[in-house]
Order: sequence, then structure tokens, then C-alpha cells
Amino acid sequence: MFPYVSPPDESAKRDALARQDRLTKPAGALGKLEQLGVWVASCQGVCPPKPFTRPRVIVFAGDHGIAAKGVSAYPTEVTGQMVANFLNGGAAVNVLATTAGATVRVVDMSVASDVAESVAEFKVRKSSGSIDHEDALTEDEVKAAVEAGKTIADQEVDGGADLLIAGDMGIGNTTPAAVLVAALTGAEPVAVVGRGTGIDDQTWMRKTAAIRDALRRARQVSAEPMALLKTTAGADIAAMAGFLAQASVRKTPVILDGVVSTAAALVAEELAPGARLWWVAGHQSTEPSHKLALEQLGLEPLLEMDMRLGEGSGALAAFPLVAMATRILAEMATFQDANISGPAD
Ligand SMILES: Cc1cc2ncn([C@H]3O[C@H](COP(=O)(O)O)[C@@H](O)[C@H]3O)c2cc1C
Ligand SMILES: O=C(O)c1cccnc1
Repeated sequence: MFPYVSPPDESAKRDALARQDRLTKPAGALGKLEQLGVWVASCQGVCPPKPFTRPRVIVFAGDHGIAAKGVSAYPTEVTGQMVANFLNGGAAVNVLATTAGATVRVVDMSVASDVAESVAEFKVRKSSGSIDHEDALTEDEVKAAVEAGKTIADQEVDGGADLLIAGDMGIGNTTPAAVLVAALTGAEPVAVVGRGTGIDDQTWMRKTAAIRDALRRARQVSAEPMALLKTTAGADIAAMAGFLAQASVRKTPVILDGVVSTAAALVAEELAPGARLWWVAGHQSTEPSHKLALEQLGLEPLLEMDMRLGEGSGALAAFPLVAMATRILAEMATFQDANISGPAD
């Protein structure tokens, strides 16, 4: 389904590393901002790198059958209501994107209600199977969802997007995300269960039992990414996996968000090995399985802000750092340009 993913450009990386040392600062003094700038240059295949002109957030919305088991602090109808909020510009993702200079697109992959025709082009179904005892999707549905994610990445890159973020909206979605992380890292249910939207202890117990039951089914197919998505993800998370894989095929850098986008990323790395080299982790959310997923991908989060929202919010909070890192490498004067003495020898 996905062609070979080539890694970011080594020669641009070498040029970027060398240029960092020529800029008017003590060598290494901008710390991780320097590494980030080098990563951007290697993704773009050019040094100095180009400042981002069209960072894009795609919010993948979908409901989850498992929500009926009482695993969230909020009711299912919030998913559709939040899609309307995104379209009206009133959600956290809208404000953060505007502040960061990014734009937002919403895609209804599997919301339980009909929200807006305008964002339902790729809609696969309403909600998903209750993963504690049945598959989330059928074979055809999972293929359509991954294909939709792939098409959306193509549309965005063809439309000029030079940095991509996948956000999530779906009541109950931290349950399938936790199951995916457990299935792909070998962790136990209690190590991956989190408080999601802010659940109480009773709900936590129901959620842990749901994760345990779903994990029993997921483990049987954990070596086959499409079967794992069919068993465990909804159409929203499956589309996100296709989107993240295709972003790397299209050599476009991605900032990962929280536990839901990172769970999708774990599967994307299975679908398209090497894709992870095109991603940075925007933040580490408070969900315990997010840390496990990031470790498995070998990604260190840029921020730790105790955020637990999704929607792309953590990735957007990190975007200004990525933009700064890029412009530092592109626009700072070198010692030679500014006629400043280099290190004493
Ligand atoms: C108003 C509201 C806005 C949100 N935006 C993102 N989420 C996030 O919280 C939900 C996941 O947590 P859980 O698994 O506990 O349901 C998802 O909708 C996710 O996108 C929201 C949740 C709510 C209530
Ligand atoms: O980690 C996240 O992105 C997250 C956490 C809680 C609820 N929704 C998303």
C-alpha cells in the first residue's frame, strides 16, 4: 500500500550541521533548537532551510462504539458538536492554529451523527464496532479509511502544505489508542490506561476492563498493521495512520500531537517503515501510553505542558519552536558575514 520511505536527506543534514557551527553563537548554544533546524533542513533536502509557508492541521473526527461501555467523562454527541465548533472557529485547535500561523481542515471519517456534508467526503461509516468484543471496522472499511488518509496527505502536499499535523476528535478515542500502544509495545492494560477527558475511578475501572478485553483481540493481529487497525482503530485513527505514512512518502515533515496521533503513528511506522524519521514529537501528554509510544518510536517530545486535549493542540504549541529553529538556521548571520571572531584556539 505504501512504497519505500526514503530517509531525510543526508547531505542537507551535513550542510546544516556545518552551518550551525558558522552562525554567530557559541557552537551548540541553541541546544535542541539546533538539532530541530538540522532535521528541518534534512526533510526539505536543502540548507539553509526555507521558513514554513503553509503549516496545516487536519483534524480526523470519528466516534467509537466502545464509548457506549462508559469509558469517557463526556457523551458521544460531543464529537459531532465539536466538529461544528471547529467549523465555527471556536475550538482550542482554531485559536492555537491562528496564533501559530497554521490553518485547519476537519475531516469527518466516522462521526455517529451527520454534522456537515462539506467535511464528510471521506466518511466511511458512523461510529465503529465495540472493540472489546468485535472488530472496529470491516475489511473494506479499513482499506477505505487508510486510503482516505493517504489521499488527504496527497491533497495537502499538492496544495502546498510544507508541514503537517494530524489532530483527533472523538469521544472515547483514548481507549483504542491505548489498546494500539499496548498491542505494539507489549505493555499491560494498567500501564496504558489513562484519565482521558478526566474520568473518575469507576470509569477508570470500566475503561481498564475494556482495554483488557480489546487487547486480547488486538494481540492476535499485532504483527499485521491493517488487521490491527481493522480490529482496534476506528476509521479516524486508521485514516490518521494512512495520512502519517503518506506524509513521509511525500517527504513532508510532521509534528505529532498526543496519544491518539502517536498511536496512529506507531501503526504508520509498521505500514511504512522509516516514516518516523519524518516526524518530531510536539509534546508528551499526560496519558501514560503516550510516553510508551514515543519511546517505541525513538522520539523525544519538544514540550511537556501537562496537556491532554488532542485536536492537534500539543503539536501546534510546539510549532513555533520548529519555525524558530528553521529561521535560525536560515537567517542568522555567520561569523564571516558579521565579521565576528570565531572561537579562540
Ligand atoms: C469538549 C471536548 C473537546 C475535545 N477535544 C478533544 N477532545 C479529546 O477528548 C476525547 C478523548 O478522551 P476520552 O477517551 O476520555 O473520551 C477525544 O474527543 C479527544 O479528541 C475533547 C473532549 C471534549 C469533551
Ligand atoms: O494525549 C492526547 O492527545 C489526549 C489525551 C486525552 C484526551 N484526548 C487526547
